[in-house]
Amino acid sequence: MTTKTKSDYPDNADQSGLKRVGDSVRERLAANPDAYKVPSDEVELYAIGDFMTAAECAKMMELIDATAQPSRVFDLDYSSGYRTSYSGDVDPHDPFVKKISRRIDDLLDIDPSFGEAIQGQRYMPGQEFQPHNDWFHPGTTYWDLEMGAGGQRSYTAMVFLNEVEAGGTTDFTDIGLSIEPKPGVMLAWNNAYPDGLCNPKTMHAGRPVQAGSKYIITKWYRTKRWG
Ligand SMILES: O=C(O)CCC(=O)C(=O)O
Ligand SMILES: [Fe+2]
Repeated sequence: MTTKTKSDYPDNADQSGLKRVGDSVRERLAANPDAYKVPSDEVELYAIGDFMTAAECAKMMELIDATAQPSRVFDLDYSSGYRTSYSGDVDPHDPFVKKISRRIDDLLDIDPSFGEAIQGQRYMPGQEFQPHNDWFHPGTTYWDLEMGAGGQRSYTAMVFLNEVEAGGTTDFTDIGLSIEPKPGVMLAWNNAYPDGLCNPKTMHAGRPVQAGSKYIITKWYRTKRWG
């Protein structure tokens, strides 16, 4: 795979919106002593410990289990082996889900309307999410649709809900960073460079779970009102 350079991403990738969100989150997290900036010159990535309590993690895992449907095996992502975890939206109207969702909005201080619905994911042994970028790629079939429905993905917030017996790390494959799941820990990263161009170095993967299971929630933010 060839690494794209900044010039491959013109302003139609939502540069000004991405810069705006990136600037504001940077300022917000710099003022938060609980936000640890993971050292990297390439990716703006933060870890926030104790973002959810053990009880909240347990409750969220129950909700993820409750939405898991075996029919997911027919998903395109699943059958291609690219993303073999179960994934699905937890009920956005559930008061508990709303509470967690607002807590993420508040921590990052991104306009709540920019946030997509929280997604739950569950990986069983052998399941993984292969290396990808969270942003939408220009030239794809979904590009026009997504650009008209909230714009590019700016920030990703992801929370580990449990301890994984073996495997299941989140690896930033281009910058050689491997993060072990720790319950209640949130990772948040800017999918763009500070200047607002999509950042290919944010390439990441959910590595195969080898033993036990792995539960996470993910919330992606756009550059304007989502939906
Ligand atoms: O499971 C992981 O560690 C990565 C998940 C992920 O990349 C995503 O939800 O976008
Ligand atoms: Fe991702």
